[in-house]
Amino acid sequence: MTAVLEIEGLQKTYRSRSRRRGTRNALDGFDMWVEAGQVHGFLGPNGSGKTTTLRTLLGLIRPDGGRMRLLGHEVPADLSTVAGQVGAVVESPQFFPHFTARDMLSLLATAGEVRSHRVDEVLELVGLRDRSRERVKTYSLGMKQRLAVASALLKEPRLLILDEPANGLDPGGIREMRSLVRNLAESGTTVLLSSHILAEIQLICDSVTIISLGRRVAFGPVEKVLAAHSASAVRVRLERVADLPEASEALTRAGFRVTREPDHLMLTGVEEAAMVTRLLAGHGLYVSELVWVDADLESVFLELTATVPAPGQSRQVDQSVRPAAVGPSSTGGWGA
Ligand SMILES: Nc1ncnc2c1ncn2[C@@H]1O[C@H](COP(=O)(O)OP(=O)(O)OP(=O)(O)O)[C@@H](O)[C@H]1O
Repeated sequence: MTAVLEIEGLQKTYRSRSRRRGTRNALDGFDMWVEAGQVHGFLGPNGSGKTTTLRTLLGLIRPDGGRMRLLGHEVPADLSTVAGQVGAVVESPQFFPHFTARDMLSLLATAGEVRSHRVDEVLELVGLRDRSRERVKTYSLGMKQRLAVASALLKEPRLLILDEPANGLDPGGIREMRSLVRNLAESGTTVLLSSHILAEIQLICDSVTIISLGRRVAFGPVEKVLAAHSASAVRVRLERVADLPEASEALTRAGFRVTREPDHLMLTGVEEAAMVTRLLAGHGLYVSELVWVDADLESVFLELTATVPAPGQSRQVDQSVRPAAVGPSSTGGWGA
């Protein structure tokens, strides 16, 4: 197994100029390992450190500690050696608004010593061929996003880093982005994808890293991460939908983690179904259906990062989980 990206113990602390706001540990010993040829999902709640990690990798900000390697080279020290083999779309890229997409890409191709023919290839790949002679300022959000991906593909990178690539894309565009990413992976490009659309990540990624408050909380092949955390998800329906709030309270008090949906409850932390039926019957609440369900990536994510919405509460941005440490659940690690 060859690692395309290796991060160990990455630290980044932002220091505010205002003394009152002090410092913020954005990355607190973060580890990551991405295997060659994979589509790897990078997931975490808002403010958990994803963009900080990507910006640090690309040499846009300096880390305070830890070790990073891209395509086998230490970064930031050797970044200039590998920069030509890494394409990235991180945050909203800026384009000259009065340029057409074709002119913009031609300019970038000339600057990057890329053959001019490649401009047509990438325009075709991202679906902008027929609109390429229009000015960028007339483009929709999704069209700008496609243009950004086209510019990252110009150099035929070995590693493509995409921060929220589905941002602004319509459903058809999301599907096209999915097949573009899969095709790239099949032709040998490794893709690192950060996204909040977890169903999408589950569909296209081979492996994932989940970050919470600057530390890794899970990593490995998608099916292993799901299997490791899916044992105890239970869907419960009651005879009377109106009883759901009371049932939710009783189960929460008994220590279950409960998510209230309009017509059922989802529970985790259940060892035996009888624990639930007995408890609810004790409150005069009768179960009409109890089903063990395979957790999807979204429910695993919500549980691992402790960001399940609680009824009546507004969760604050930094209210998520900071783990002590995570043992290797599958593949990965330095020298693995
Ligand atoms: N320039 C900065 N100065 C101070 N704090 C910062 C700065 N940039 C990021 N942070 C803080 O670092 C933490 C991590 O932010 P980061 O942008 O890496 O999160 P993220 O996982 O990319 O979030 P999102 O999903 O919302 O894009 C947050 O608490 C954020 O407020």
